[in-house]
Amino acid sequence: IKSPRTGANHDAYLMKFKQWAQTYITKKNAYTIRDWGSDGQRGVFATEDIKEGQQLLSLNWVSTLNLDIIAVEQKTFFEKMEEEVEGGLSDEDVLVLSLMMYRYCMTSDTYDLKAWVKALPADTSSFNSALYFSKQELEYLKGSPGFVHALLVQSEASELFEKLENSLFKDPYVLGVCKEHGTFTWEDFQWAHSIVSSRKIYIKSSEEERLIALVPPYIDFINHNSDPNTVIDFQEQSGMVVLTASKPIKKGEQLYLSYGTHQDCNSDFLIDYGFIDEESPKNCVNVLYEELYETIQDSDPKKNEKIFILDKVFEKEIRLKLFKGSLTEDLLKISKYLSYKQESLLEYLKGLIDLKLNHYPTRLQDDELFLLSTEYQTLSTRSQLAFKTSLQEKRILQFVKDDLQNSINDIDIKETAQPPKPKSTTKDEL
Ligand SMILES: C[S@@+](CC[C@H](N)C(=O)[O-])C[C@H]1O[C@@H](n2cnc3c(N)ncnc32)[C@H](O)[C@@H]1O
Repeated sequence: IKSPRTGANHDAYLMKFKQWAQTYITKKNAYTIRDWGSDGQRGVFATEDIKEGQQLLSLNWVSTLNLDIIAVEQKTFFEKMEEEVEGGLSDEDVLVLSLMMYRYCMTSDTYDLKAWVKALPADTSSFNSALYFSKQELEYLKGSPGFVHALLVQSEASELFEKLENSLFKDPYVLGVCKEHGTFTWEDFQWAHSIVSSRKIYIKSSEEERLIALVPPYIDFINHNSDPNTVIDFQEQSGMVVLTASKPIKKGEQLYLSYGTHQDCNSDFLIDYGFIDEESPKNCVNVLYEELYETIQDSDPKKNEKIFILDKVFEKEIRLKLFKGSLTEDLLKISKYLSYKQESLLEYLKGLIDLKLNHYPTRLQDDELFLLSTEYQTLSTRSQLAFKTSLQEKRILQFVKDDLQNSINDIDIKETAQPPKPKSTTKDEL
């Protein structure tokens, strides 16, 4: 693959990168990076039988893209980032900016990460994460909680870019280091943002309470499967990010990791990674704070208490989730409170599902037909992904709604089937 900007031969760099990565591979040649599917995607495949529990790759902390290594290798830039950006930058933002620096400005191949950076996908035409969605493509996500999420990611990114365009990117130090490349463009930023968003992992360190974001070279070429055959572990004492086979893997089979956290539904996958996992049994629909807030009536005497409870719940849970056939315990608990003294819990939840279904501009039945139409086939990949995400959410919501209706009917039948209470007879009747 030739880079359109530099004309660099990525395959040559990939070879170099593999040689470098080999020094960290415990069992040599157990796997390799190969093309996977269309769109220039690649994946990691076993080149021999791998045993369960076999350690596959052990990356030293300093060989991953993380804030510590940036603070050392890009010392001045790191300090400038801290100084010049008002309100500070998130870990992910620092990774994005430093990746731009590695790719466009630090031309020397002596940096460990350079071979990896040059092996990264450069053709952005197949990138489908949030920043690559046009307004028109996002229309197909309307009504989904993912729509709000995507808009938020887009507006935060463009705000940050504008801020940097007038500060950090104009800094004489940065202009000096990036002399050959020139000023950073939105396209440069978009690329780095998408790479970090789709290849980052989080690790827990006992020293810091929060999760730490990093991108682990080589491991970031492993694709996602909800039933993975490898796991990543951070061994804090030795500072190693270790990849281990969690199942036996046969020669020729692909290595898989499970991306994301338990918080992720397909709409989150789409926004961060640019794909959806249609096969996952864990597919879900996010329930947002605003949606639950909407169910609290102004006239409700318990309004303030309910809002207080909502605030408390959403302090620790970014979102609640609905799965096909199962209502999460958290949602049940909070729904029980929100339905308090108004109506039954089941009716409340059915109302909530209806509310969510009504957020979408089109109905499920029409979508099922559209999916089979030739018009659907003419849509861009991103529009199709957005459409499928919404459709899948509607299917889950309809399933849960039918389930709730059945439970409501069951209760009604039981109640009507109960023997009539013995009437107390009055003296007069006697
Ligand atoms: C960490 S990278 C994996 C390596 C990537 N395939 C490559 O060629 O560089 C994550 C990206 O791979 C793709 N990907 C990973 N798992 C996928 C899956 N199960 N289905 C579709 N695309 C997937 C998505 O484009 C995602 O943004």
